[in-house]
Amino acid sequence: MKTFEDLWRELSEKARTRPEGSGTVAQLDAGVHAIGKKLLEEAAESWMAAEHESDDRTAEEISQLLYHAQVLMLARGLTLEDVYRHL
Ligand SMILES: N=c1c2ncn([C@@H]3O[C@H](COP(=O)(O)OP(=O)(O)OP(=O)(O)O)[C@@H](O)[C@H]3O)c2ncn1[C@@H]1O[C@H](COP(=O)(O)O)[C@@H](O)[C@H]1O
Repeated sequence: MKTFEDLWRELSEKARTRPEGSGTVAQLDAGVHAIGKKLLEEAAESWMAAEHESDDRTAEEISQLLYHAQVLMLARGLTLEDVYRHL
């Protein structure tokens, strides 16, 4: 099973190597404003799923929220340590 740190390593590598067809690369190219909108969308979908849908659907939406949070971190050049320092 993929962890938060596994995903981070994968996305960091995608950002570095920019493989053809990567949605992450496309998001990074779209910029912070577009990524922020996706993050908000996934936050809203997580909230709605938690109110009205199953545990599994809620977990799925939260996984997408975590993904977009990582893309935003990459877009700003932040590291996991930069964020973990505030936990
Ligand atoms: N975990 C994710 C992940 N979670 C969410 N998303 C993106 O977030 C979107 C959320 O989808 P929604 O359900 O909201 O559907 P949608 O609004 O119709 O999606 P879009 O039209 O906006 O694409 C998905 O379409 C993906 O683009 C993800 N994209 C990629 N990953 C993982 O990231 C890694 C790298 O992916 P690539 O860069 O695409 O190779 C792989 O391991 C992927 O599994």
